[in-house]
Amino acid sequence: MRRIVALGLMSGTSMDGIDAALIATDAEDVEAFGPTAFRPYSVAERAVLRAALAEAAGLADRDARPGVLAEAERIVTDAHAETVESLLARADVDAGRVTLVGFHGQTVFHAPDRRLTVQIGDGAALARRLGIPVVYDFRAADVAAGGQGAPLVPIFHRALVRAAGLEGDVAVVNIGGVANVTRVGADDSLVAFDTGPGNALIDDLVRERTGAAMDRDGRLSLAGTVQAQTLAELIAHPWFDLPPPKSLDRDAFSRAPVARLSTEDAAATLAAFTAEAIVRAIDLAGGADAIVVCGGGAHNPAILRNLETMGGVPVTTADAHGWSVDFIEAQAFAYLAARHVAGLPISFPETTGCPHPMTGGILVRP
Ligand SMILES: Nc1ncnc2c1ncn2[C@@H]1O[C@H](COP(=O)(O)OP(=O)(O)OP(=O)(O)O)[C@@H](O)[C@H]1O
Ligand SMILES: CC(=O)N[C@H]1[C@@H]2OC[C@@H](O2)[C@@H](O)[C@@H]1O[C@H](C)C(=O)O
Repeated sequence: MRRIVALGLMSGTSMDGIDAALIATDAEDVEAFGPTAFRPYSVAERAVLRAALAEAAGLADRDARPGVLAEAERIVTDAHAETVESLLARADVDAGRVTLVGFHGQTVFHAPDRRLTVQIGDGAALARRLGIPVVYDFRAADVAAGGQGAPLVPIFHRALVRAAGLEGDVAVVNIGGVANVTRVGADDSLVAFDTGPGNALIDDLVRERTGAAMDRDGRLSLAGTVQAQTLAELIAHPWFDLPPPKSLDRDAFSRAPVARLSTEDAAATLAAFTAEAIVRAIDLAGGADAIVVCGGGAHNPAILRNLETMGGVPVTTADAHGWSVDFIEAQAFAYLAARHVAGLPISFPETTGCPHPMTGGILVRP
């Protein structure tokens, strides 16, 4: 495919806000990274999204938008449109130069074993408002074919690892609300799956105990002591021994085991839980010579320190390789949109457990 400019949009399980990023790509290689933007959700918008998760838990039809889901979808679509408009205005890029938008939407329910995954966000409305073709609903086809529908970024991780010429077996770890790993083998093989909790348990704990949205810079976690017995209880969950492919919904794990701990010890123990789950997953994937961390968890030194201690291999963050800790997923959805148009697969038996390499997403023109 010829080189195009694609704009990717990600609103992840942390529900902190919308990441947007421009890239130039031919759907195989990433030729350049462009400007980025972040638009946080307001406290009120976040409350609607949290209510939407609760509402969606009972969904049987992925197209239904009962109760608060219709309002949540409008909020998601409008907020994404605003994010694109402000990115393009600030970067002084004409919308006509953007060939394609990759729109992940907001996951409100994910149960691949029931062949159901729901990302809200109206792709057609977004395309109309922006005047740019939009690819959206990336996970549906994979789940309908019996795949996990997640993770989808691994093919992008591999393109970056190849381009950087990283040696040995490399584990790229995304620590968002949920965490996922992509192991790129020295032989170019790919294995990927969700590892367990990312930041969601820590965010929820901190919101409940202090009202803050996150444990900024890991301050609480660093001030606390990991409670070994509680950590052992958390990691005893059967999920961690399950063979891949596997993927998680945001609220798959309970923070009940840390309920009686001080806020600091609870945060420290949850940060260690996230790290231990990642290290176990890397072992399950075949081991790695190096770990590269991206996603918001890369800003939490308590998670990084635990990863270094438990992983026993060098840990770097994505920024150290010229990638973006915060925008790698948005860039990935720009790349996946380009792959849709090029007719190239976005999911694989080794990443989602789908029966054969599969394309994904729906293209709508304005
Ligand atoms: N300075 C910081 N200190 C500590 N934690 C941080 C910091 N910045 C971001 N985070 C954490 O990262 C989270 C956001 O991460 P990110 O944007 O990668 O997640 P996401 O894309 O929403 O989730 P997912 O990858 O699961 O879809 C925040 O909710 C917070 O927990
Ligand atoms: C169902 C869903 O939205 N899953 C997300 C979530 O957030 C992280 C992890 O769980 C990953 O599997 C996925 O997102 C990334 C972008 C992916 O598909 O690769």
